[in-house]
Amino acid sequence: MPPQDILAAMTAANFDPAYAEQVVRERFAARAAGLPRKEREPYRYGTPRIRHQGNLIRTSDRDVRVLVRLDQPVVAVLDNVLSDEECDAVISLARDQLAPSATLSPATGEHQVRDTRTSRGAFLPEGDNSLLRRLNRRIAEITNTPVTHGEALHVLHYQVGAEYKPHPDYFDPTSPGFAATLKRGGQRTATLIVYLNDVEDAGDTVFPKLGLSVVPKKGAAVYFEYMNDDGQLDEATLHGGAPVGAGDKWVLTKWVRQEAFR
Ligand SMILES: O=C(O)CCC(=O)C(=O)O
Ligand SMILES: [Fe+2]
Repeated sequence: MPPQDILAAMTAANFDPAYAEQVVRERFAARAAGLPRKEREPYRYGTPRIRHQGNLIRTSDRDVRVLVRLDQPVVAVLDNVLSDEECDAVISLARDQLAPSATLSPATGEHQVRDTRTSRGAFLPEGDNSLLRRLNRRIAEITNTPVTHGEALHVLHYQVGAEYKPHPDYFDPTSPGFAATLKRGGQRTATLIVYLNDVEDAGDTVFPKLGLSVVPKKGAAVYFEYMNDDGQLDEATLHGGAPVGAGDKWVLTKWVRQEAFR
């Protein structure tokens, strides 16, 4: 039975559409096996790309502090990434532009609003905004990647109860729906999530395969990388934004691509 028919049958049988899609994707990803062998082997960890000297990452305009380092998978918790004023300014820039967050359908590539992601969000193209230009440069220096490889900064706002269920940030190369975005600069290789406010309760960034939970702190960030030089993708970086318990949560995300993002 082709994937589309299975999906339709499951949806007709009242399965949650996101769940149905996930099952079908996993089932067919295994069979697709169009991937070169080395990409199917266990992930090989090299030297983390993130650039630090001792406990600091020195960027051209700010010293960022490394609080936590994990090597396998590569995860780092950083502090002092943005100043309080910069956090507030980014929130003001995004506040009027927020729209319900969408995810890309792995089957069709369409944008879908689903209960797996209940935040509101906005991309912030740099244009001639000097704050965004400064932040893009700083983040490129932290992630040790060319500034052109970064997607536009993305702000997310979660109200009480809102969440982003665990997901990888890379695009499964065997899913037909991701082919178009993969043409725009190749695969995603790393993510930096900056917390723009202190959350009153919960709203952690969770890594279910690691039992790791990063508590939001204004100006701090979590970095993780999931593609190596062989093009392997690290499933251990599965992560999500846990439901906010009280207050609200603002984050600024930078997704870094393999090549220049267009
Ligand atoms: O809100 C969070 O803690 C996670 C956000 C996230 O996973 C993303 O922006 O890709
Ligand atoms: Fe994510």
